Amino acid sequence: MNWVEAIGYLGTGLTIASTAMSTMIPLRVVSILASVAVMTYGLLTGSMPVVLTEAIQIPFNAWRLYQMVRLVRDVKRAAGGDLSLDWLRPFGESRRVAAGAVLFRKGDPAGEMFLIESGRFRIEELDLDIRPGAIVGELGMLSPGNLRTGTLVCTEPGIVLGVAYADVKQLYYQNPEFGFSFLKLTSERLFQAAQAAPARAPAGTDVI
Ligand SMILES: Nc1ncnc2c1ncn2[C@@H]1O[C@@H]2COP(=O)(O)O[C@H]2[C@H]1O
Repeated sequence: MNWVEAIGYLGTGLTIASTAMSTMIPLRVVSILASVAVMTYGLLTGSMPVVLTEAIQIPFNAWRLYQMVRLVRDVKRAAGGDLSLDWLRPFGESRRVAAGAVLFRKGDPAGEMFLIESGRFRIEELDLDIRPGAIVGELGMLSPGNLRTGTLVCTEPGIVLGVAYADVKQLYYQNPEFGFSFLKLTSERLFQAAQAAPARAPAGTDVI
């Protein structure tokens, strides 16, 4: 095997490796390296279709890589190193809400969660006040059929930041800090709901 073929095989190996990867940033980096190797091979062997294919792919992969790195950087910067959910801010859309407005009702299809920026809100079924800084509407992403588990009403006018579940999922998959915070928040609320639910066995009944 001469060195030109070696470059070609390197390109083949990197292309296969990138196809097998599931994490976006390493996948894009390896794809770009694969394209460079295959393109070099194409140039050295005079195969213009190969060169052209790879030359088109490199900018696409580079752009996606840039977007992903920027997303992770923004999240990290906003996170400031703690597990606060404030770092959702760069990904949301602010909305003004009037007192008495219902953001969603129990059973509605859910597509976004909210960071409460200001004002006061209430989850009717739980008789629970929601204050600025709180995250609400995240359980709809996990509930069967993506349905709301409660009704959110505005009790004092304020501003909410809506973050689409598609963005929440991207952040979840790409950023372990976010993923862990999200898991913690949702499990805490589910534990609370389980504790608040009436026990199935009547008092005094032995549970085997
Ligand atoms: N114990 C809790 N504390 C605060 N918020 C809660 C609690 N339980 C449920 N919620 C919120 O109520 C919301 C109702 O809509 P979701 O099911 O989308 O998401 C739910 C949670 O965000």
